[in-house]
Parts: sequence; structure tokens; C-alpha cells
Amino acid sequence: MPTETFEFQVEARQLLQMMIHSIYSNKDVFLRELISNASDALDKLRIESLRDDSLNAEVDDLHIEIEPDGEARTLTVRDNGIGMSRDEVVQLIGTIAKSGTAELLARLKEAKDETAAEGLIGQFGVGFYSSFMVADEVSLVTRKAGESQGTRWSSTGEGGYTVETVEDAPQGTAVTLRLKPEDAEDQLFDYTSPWKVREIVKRYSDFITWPIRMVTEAPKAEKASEAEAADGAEAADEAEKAEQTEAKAPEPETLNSMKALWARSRSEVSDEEYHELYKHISHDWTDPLETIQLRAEGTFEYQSLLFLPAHAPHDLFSQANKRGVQLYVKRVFIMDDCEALVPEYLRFVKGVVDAQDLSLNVSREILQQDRQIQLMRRRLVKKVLSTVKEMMANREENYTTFWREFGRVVKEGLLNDPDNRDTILRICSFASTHDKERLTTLARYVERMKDGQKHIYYMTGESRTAVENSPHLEAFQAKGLEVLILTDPVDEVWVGAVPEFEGKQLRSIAQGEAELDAEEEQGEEAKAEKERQRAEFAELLTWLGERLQEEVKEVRLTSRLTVSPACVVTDAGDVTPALQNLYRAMGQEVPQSKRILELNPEHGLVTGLRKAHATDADDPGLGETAELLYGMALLAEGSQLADPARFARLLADRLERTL
Ligand SMILES: Nc1ncnc2c1ncn2[C@@H]1O[C@H](COP(=O)(O)OP(=O)(O)OP(=O)(O)O)[C@@H](O)[C@H]1O
Repeated sequence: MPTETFEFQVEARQLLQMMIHSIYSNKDVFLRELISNASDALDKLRIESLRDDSLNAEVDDLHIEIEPDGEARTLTVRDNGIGMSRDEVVQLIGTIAKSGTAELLARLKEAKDETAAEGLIGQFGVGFYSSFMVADEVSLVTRKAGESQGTRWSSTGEGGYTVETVEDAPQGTAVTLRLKPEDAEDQLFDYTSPWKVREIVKRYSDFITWPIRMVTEAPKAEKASEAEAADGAEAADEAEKAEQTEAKAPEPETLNSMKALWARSRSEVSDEEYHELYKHISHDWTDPLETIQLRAEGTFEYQSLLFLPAHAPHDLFSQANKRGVQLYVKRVFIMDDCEALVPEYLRFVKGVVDAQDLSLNVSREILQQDRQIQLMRRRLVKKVLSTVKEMMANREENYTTFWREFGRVVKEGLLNDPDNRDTILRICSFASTHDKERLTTLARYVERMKDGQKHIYYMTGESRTAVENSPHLEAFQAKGLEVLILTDPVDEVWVGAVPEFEGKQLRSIAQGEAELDAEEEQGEEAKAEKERQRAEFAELLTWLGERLQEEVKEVRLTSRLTVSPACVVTDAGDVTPALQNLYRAMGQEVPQSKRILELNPEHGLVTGLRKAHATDADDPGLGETAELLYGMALLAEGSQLADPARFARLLADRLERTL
């Protein structure tokens, strides 16, 4: 096939532009990214060769090789791993399949300063493209294991790239960078210096489980002195000289220790080393929030290093089934995204589990059923939850970050992990009417509960403002009763599954009867007043119930309102409208249940309507007032009207008459 020229996909081009004009100050990380990709390619080849006996691949000496060339000013990173087919090269290197790329680019454009832009790039990670921070041309020669033809890809990062077929490529991938001129001020170092390469590998990639070798030219000075010595001995012929030099060519040097960090005790490993392992596993460029180490000895031995990231990935919700924990068996990488090791609600946890007593070709299905794995998973979950609890107590700032980033996912555990429900409830934080800014835990809510208050009150809604403005909150506010403000979609669901906390039931203030009065000791007088109101409004309520029977299942008086004339509530046990929408969005139909209209017997509109109804029950205007009253109650809670045009017309008529 002749050389073909391709254009980069739009997003890829934009990202490349940023790399070329280097918005990331620490340029050394390009080598970490290339080594990380090479290491993944070696892992993939090893797994593939285990799975497929007929794969015609070389697997005897899997390694990574770095070759700096000072004269040509190039740096090559080579692996003899899985390689890529021609199509894969175009697919994987020419486009960015990562979800969130467009969003990231938009935010990068908005980013005010370099630090902000760096933060964003760091969260996203740009892998292979980071080579363009240090190189003005990058070429890649690759041959997929088992295939005979190779592919050469080359680009300056501007515009497009070329792809051609090559016949004699070795298995695996070699990436060659034509380096930009050194510019120490811009943190662009001499990456052909073996010293610099050694330093970067040690810092970022020491734990990589494959040997990273460096092949260097024999130092010039050494060659010169060899030549001098040879000159002195005139009898020595040219061939011998050449042989001597060749014999002295340095052995490739292995740069990394390959020590599995999870197998070493915490005191031997620096935080920096842990963080680099995290970055390799997660493809994140920022340090993790927490490192969790766990080991078990005895019949089922394993070691584990888990990390809590400092920020949520862009696809936290679009990839619900992916998990971030890798499985190793006796130091050998077995699989990514091991769903048997962590539940879905902890899918953001990254790390490694290295088990000693599993077979190297263990499958996902076997893992799911293995009792030992299940025990291990239980322990990992407990350890992660207890770490969060400990953060909450001792490192509040970290906990706050954690909760902001992952709280919405952790709350899924309230539904899906009943065994750990109590622990999860204890690490949850919620917005509350108690404090505009700070979140509260349930334990603190309970401490603040008023004497005689029996329940933990909450209200779900789209936003804090929507909840704060909803009529349901009025009397709770007036009486100083604290209400939790739950605005995540998952909140609609878990509240139904969690009956209580420390013996206190959770109650929605928009569902069922308002029990405000039950919370306070009611005097005889108040009771008598209630009775009187009930009798007084009985006829109006019956009439309204009939008039609005298509819309509501009941009309009743309430004590939950202080300012508004009316509100609608969901009956205890019925599905709330928000939950109905949620089910519908998931493609599940739920029967529509009618709600209840509640009236404030102290409000002028309601007392006025009662009087008007008592005077002339047949007045045709009364029905319209009833409709308006119900419509207003819906609007006040942020709901939609069934017939907004009719509502607007009725209202306009009324307003006109007041002028
Ligand atoms: N040395 C290599 N051998 C085989 N495939 C490779 C190699 N380098 C890159 N690839 C392929 O190209 C893809 C894109 O690489 P790139 O570094 O851009 O992103 P990534 O590693 O998937 O993610 P990240 O950007 O977070 O590092 C990889 O997922 C891999 O499939």
C-alpha cells in the first residue's frame, strides 16, 4: 500500500495544538506516558499469548528499550509487545475516543491562566500526544504480534499524519521522537542525555514490571582513548581495532527495579512512588487523594494497593460497569477493570490486587463465583469505607474533596449494598437548611434534633433553590426544624430503601401528612381549634375533591404552610413524580399515581374561597378559582402544568377584573 495521508480528527488536532505550544510545564512526563503505553502493550501480548496458543508471537524476552541518540537528536522508545495493525494505528493514534474530550477542550479554552489549563490537562491525561511537547516530529513503527506486515506512522502534529506499510518491522512498537532544541527555561531538557533518561525512569516508572533497558553509544572519550592505545601498538591491525571497540560496547542497562510496590512495606516506599503507580494505572496526571494498603496472609494470600483519586473522571456515569482495579497473580498482570473485586458504587477506586493462589488464566466468570474472591472483595470494600470514615475524622479537607467528587456514586451503595448500609450512611454528607454552605452528616443532624423531634426530615428536588422555595418547607422553616436538601438523582431512589438512622426514621416533607404537630406537644386548645377548622372547611373540601377529581386523589387541610395558600404532596407509599421520571428515563413504566392537594386554612385566598362557596355554591367562578389554586401549587414546587395556556388565560381574566 502506498503512503497515505490522513487528517487528525478535530478534537485530536486541537489537543495536539495545545501540546505543541506546550501548556504543560512538566514536560518530562512524556516519557512516562510512552513507557506506560509500552508496558500495557507487553501486558496485552502476554495475556493474549496465554489465551491463544496459536498466536505466532515472540514472548521470550519481553521488554522496553530506550535509545537516546545525541547526534541525531532523537529518542526512541521501543517495546516488543502486542503492536498495532494499520487500522488500529489510524483508529487509536489519529482520534481521541475518550468521552469528555469536547467538554475538556471547551473548558481549556475558557481556562484563564496556565495553572488552570494544566490542571485540566492533568485530569484528562493526553498519553501519546504528550510527545509533541518535546518533539517536532514523531514517528512510530509497529507490527502487530502474529501479523507479517508492519506500519509506519509519522506526523509533525500539525494538520495530518502519514501512514505506510513496512515489510521488515520487528514485532511491537517503536516510537521515535525528533526532539525540539533544548530550552531549560521552558523545562525542555536534553532528553538524549542518558543521565536525564535514567532520572525520569527512576522517578516515574521504577515499578513497571517489565525491564526498561537503555542502549547508549559508548561514550566518545572512551572511544578516543581506545583508538590512541591502538595507535601506539602499531602491529594491531584495523580489524582488531574494530573488534576491540565492539567488545567494549556497553551492555544495555536496566533502569528500573521492577519491584512491585504493593509487595513492599509502606515504610520502604515513598508517597511519590505510590503516586506514580497510581498515575500508570489510572492514566491520571494528578496525585491521588489517598493510598490504601491491604494484605492478607494465610490460606488465601493477597496484597493490594488501592487509591482514591482526587477528582472524578469525565465518564463516571457513562461507564457504569467499568471498575478501576487491576488483578495480578503472583506479580503478573492478569486483567484491567476487574469487576469481581469492587462493587459498582466504588467504581472510581483505582489500584492493584495481587493474589498468590489463583491460576494465571483465571476468567472473569470464575472470579465472580470464587468464594475467596468474594471474601476478599468484602474486605476491600470495608477497608475503602473505613478509610473514608477515617478521612472524615482526621483529614476533613480530603474528605470534602472526596465527597464532592464521588458522593453521588457512593450513595448508590445505600441501595445496592445493604450489608454496609450503616457504614455508608455514616460517611455521607448532605446539604441542609441548617447551613447554607457546609454539608452535614446524619450524626450531626441527629445531635441537633429538637427535643421531641422524632424524624430526620428531608426534601428531594432539582436544586437547592427549588427546595428552599418550595411551599413544603415553610412551616419547617418557621418552626426551626432542620431539613436535609437532597438534589442528586440517586437521592430520589435511596431514600426509599433506607428506613432509618440511629433509630430515627427518614421522612420526606413532601410526602404523607405533615406531622409537625405531632412533633410538638399539642395543647387542648390547639386540638379544639383544629377540630373547629375541620368542621368549618368540610363542605369546601368535599366540593374541591369532586371538582378536581381528575387531578388529585384528595383535598385536605395542612399545617405545613405558613405563607402559601396550597401545595401538592405525594401520598405516603406512592411514587414521587421525580422518581417516576427517573424510572421513565430508564425505560420502565410506572403507574401514575394522583397526588394530594393541601390547603392552608389561615390563608386569605382559602378562607375567602370557603366563604364564597358557603354563600353561593353554584357560582361558576368558583371552579376556576379551584383550578388556579391547584395550578399555583404545582408551579410553586417547580412542577409543570398540564394545560399552561388555559391557566394563563384564567389568570389574565382575573387580573383584568382587578384593574
Ligand atoms: N506502544 C504501544 N503498543 C501498542 N499499542 C499502543 C502503544 N501506544 C499506544 N497504543 C495504543 O494507542 C492507544 C492510545 O494511546 P494514548 O497514549 O493516546 O492513550 P491511552 O494510553 O489509551 O490513554 P491515556 O491518554 O490516558 O494515556 C492506546 O490505548 C493503545 O491501544
